[in-house]
Amino acid sequence: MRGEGLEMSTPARPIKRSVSTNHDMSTLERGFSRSSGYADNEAPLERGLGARPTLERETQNLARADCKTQELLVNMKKSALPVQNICGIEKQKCGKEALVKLLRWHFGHSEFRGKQLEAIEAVLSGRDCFCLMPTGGGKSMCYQIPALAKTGIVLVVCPLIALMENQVMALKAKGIAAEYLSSTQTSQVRNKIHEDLESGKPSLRLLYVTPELIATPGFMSKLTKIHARGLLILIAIDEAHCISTWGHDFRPSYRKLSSLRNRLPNIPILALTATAVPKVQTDVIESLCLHDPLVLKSSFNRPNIYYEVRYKDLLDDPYADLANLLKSCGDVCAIVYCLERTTCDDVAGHLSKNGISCAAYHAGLNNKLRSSVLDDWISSKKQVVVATVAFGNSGALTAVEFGIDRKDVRIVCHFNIPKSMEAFYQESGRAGRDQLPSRSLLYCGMDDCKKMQFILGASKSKKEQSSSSQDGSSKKSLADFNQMVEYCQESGCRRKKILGSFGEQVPASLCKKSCDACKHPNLVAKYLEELRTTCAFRHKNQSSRIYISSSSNMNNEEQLSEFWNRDEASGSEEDISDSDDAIDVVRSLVRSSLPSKPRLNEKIELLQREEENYYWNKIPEKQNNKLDKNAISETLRETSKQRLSNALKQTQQRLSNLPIDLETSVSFLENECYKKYGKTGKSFYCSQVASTVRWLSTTNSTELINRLRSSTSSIAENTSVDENSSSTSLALLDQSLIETSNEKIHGSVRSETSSIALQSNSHDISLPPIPSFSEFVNSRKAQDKQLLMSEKKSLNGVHKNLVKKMRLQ
Ligand SMILES: Nc1ncnc2c1ncn2[C@@H]1O[C@H](COP(=O)(O)OP(=O)(O)OP(=O)(O)O)[C@@H](O)[C@H]1O
Ligand SMILES: [Mg+2]
Repeated sequence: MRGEGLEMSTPARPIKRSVSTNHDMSTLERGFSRSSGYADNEAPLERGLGARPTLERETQNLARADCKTQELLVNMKKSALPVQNICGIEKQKCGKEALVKLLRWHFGHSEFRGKQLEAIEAVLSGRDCFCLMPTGGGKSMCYQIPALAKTGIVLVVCPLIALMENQVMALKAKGIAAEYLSSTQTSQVRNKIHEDLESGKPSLRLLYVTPELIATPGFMSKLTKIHARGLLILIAIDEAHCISTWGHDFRPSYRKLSSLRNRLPNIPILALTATAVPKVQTDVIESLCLHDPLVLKSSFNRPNIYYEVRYKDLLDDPYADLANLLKSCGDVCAIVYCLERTTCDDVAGHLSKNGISCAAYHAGLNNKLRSSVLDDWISSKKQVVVATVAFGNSGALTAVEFGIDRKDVRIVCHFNIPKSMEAFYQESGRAGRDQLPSRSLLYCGMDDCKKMQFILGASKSKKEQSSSSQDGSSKKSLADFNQMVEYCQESGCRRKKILGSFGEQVPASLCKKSCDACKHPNLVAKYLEELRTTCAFRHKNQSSRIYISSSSNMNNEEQLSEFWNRDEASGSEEDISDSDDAIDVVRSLVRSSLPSKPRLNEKIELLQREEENYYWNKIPEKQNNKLDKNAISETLRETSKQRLSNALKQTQQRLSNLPIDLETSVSFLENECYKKYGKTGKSFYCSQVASTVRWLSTTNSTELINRLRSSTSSIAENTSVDENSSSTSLALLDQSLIETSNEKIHGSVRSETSSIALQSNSHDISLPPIPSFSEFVNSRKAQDKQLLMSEKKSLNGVHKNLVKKMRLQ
């Protein structure tokens, strides 16, 4: 009878198996010995060893199990939904055995990991809990199991919509009733969820929400009702470090969560994070008003990750180095993080050229393209995704947010130095969530360092003058970044440095040669020495050199915020205020919109001044040998053309195979870059190429045609070719716009590749509509002024209305 019951109860959900990885350890780092943090209690089933409890074994187990467990399993049989009280009597404590059964049954893991069980038992007994577990440690299980073990709903606060989507999808696939509420859903879906919540017997077990939604008056009143009916069993705050201004990903909306304790009393709160230094830990506990919480801290150590740093300044070509490394590792899944979109495009272009299946992913791409990149990466059609830092971390809530749930990421590469150790830990922690050997590789470049230090330092000195309240946080940003620089540029075990930054003191022997500094200490020492020499040389010769990506790199607010990664998305219809006080509302509106802009402008002005200095310092007599290195070689020009050609092909495809002559257009676009920055040097030229690549990824047919129109006419003039052929091209181009004809434009003109020839002709070529830095700044100032005026107007309106409302009350 019981056997039958189980037979019927075999869930239709897919059974989780470990993702097969077609790499072996040697391809990642020969000789790097794995010492798993979870090896002892790791589920054998997760390793694909076929040890998942079979129905037969489960039946035998059941026969041995006590009465309570039998009841539990029978309930699970019926359980898809509605909510069952699987722990028997409501108040009864769920025993360990029952919880393990749930884990095995629903998730296919044989045992709890680390401190999972302690956390689960604590919250089930009604106690608050602060849970610090490493990335990929299995924090989600700490609230997912309680949702299955008790009648009622677990509310999960999550910083990213995509992360919620991911988890909900995975839970649903296991037959567990989970939903998320966000502005991205249709009102139909939202209404259905609300109906369920308001019904006498909601079927939901887990409800994921954003921090913005949770305190909106409407939603809060729904929560209060559910709470009053005794249906709320737990509040889980994922990525809880976002509540702390000391955390690396402070989210103002998280601060609103401090009101939860009072509004929903007697409900245990579970705060979860992987990245919290001691100060942040205390801050989280205090901010969430946790009462006598059980504080569970696991080691931050990720023993399956091999840490390594490479020095861009000592490499001939960092792009080629990365491409070679990825190729040598075989067809493994990887993420490359960059600080800016242009770098993303650049890196992706290089890797593709080297035959690596990869794609860029950033806010500059349209939604369709972004989701297709993600789909391709998740389904292994693409091996590498090259993304801005907003990808997959809980940082800036931008349109590119994405919860990465691939366990088999083998390599995480930072092509630029991350902003802080916490960010680095979180991002590199995306590697090896399946606990298999994986690799973190960081490319450290002096220019990247200077650029970041300049930005952070500049904002610090301004803050010091104004002695604003943000002073501390900007100082901290610089200190955080410098800690990352030390990680790269000082000798000693990398793992020890990471753990030390989280207050965990460990002997270097813990590393077991699983970082480059422990494995190849002499080599690393040699590199560092070479780096110091190079640094000293450059310091002597180019003390004021600052790299600015390019004038058109920073063409909108979204991009700037992505670069500095500090701004939080605002203006959401679900933005909340935890106070109904009218003045507070006005204040928060003023705070959220006004101060950030002058800060941005300050930075831009400083960069502009540096750009001017840079030009001044580049007068010929001041040029030295080192600057010759900055000359643009023919090879570089050819490479750039190739990159532009790839980008243009993609654009062509995107624009329904717009008929253009590829070669002529590429030559023209490359000439534009060369014309603009040929004399200035390699860095600016490269940036301009990257900027054009980026422009191509978003431009529309009209813009492209307009830009290329000047190509056909100007090149025709300059090179004195047959006028007819040029005008024919132009005519075809226009016609193509009207008729969407498939005719090709046969531009008979080829641009000169010789730089000498180009220089002699360049004065005739019309410049592209890419604004200079000054133009960009001036246009921004005008925009900002306009914005400020309209904000003032609307704030006045809001204020007047509120004052009126208050008077009426
Ligand atoms: N007890 C367990 N045994 C084996 N695998 C587990 C166990 N608990 C969780 N896992 C697996 O570990 C992986 C990581 O889990 P999860 O996403 O919850 O980690 P996390 O701690 O939230 O990580 P992050 O900080 O990156 O968000 C998941 O694939 C999950 O299925
Ligand atoms: Mg998580």
